[in-house]
Amino acid sequence: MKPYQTVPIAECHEPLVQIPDHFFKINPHPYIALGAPYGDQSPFFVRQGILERLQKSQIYLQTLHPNYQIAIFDAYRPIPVQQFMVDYSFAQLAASKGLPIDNLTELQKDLLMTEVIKFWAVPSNDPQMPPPHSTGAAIDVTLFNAELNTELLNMGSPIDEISDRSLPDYFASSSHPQAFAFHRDRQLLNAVMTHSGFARHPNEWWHFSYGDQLWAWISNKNLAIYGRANSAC
Ligand SMILES: C[C@@H](N)C(=O)N[C@H](C)C(=O)O
Ligand SMILES: [Zn+2]
Repeated sequence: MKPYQTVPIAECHEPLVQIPDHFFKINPHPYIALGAPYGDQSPFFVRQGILERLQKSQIYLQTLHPNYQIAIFDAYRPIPVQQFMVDYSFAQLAASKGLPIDNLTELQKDLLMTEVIKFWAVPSNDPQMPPPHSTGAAIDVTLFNAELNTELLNMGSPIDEISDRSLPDYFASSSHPQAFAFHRDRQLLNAVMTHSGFARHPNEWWHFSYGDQLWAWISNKNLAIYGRANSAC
């Protein structure tokens, strides 16, 4: 169990709403492309209050950089998708280390899973400890430069990479000009998201949330307001 999972939830019952098309949504959606089991649900839903905060962040970003947009990589994530992505990431990590997925020792499994859950939440079905994206209050985002049209900004590492490069301040102390730009753009993303109240995941430059257990824990609040979302979307 992670420390934030002990935060009590006072569910506020806001609906999940679709993220409108004027937002830049990364397509094809990466987990759908992998075959994740969404059924008739969509990743591009969030709670009503999260959409309002996203809009506020987008407006603020455009006062700083008129050509930039927040690019949405992922938002609502049903628990079967969380399970699928944890299993997928575990298999990918084993393969990247040359380990045979069907013939791992218990120790190897434990070590691999420890690395995976540094970045992925456990796909818990317990309503007291929902995975952050199952609440509709967490989003994975990056920056898009509309002037260059095809350009997602290079933030120094791809979203979901299981490595230290994903840590938000990984490039902070490098004097290399490209590393300086990576850190500057991660700081920009964090500034526009925290402007509307989101908090960033300690290990992931791209993951932000408001009102879920992780947000409450990071922000020293006693209560989360978003538990597992009612997935009738
Ligand atoms: C790994 C990333 N896509 C992510 O969303 N991580 C958080 C912690 C999660 O799984 O909820
Ligand atoms: Zn996330």
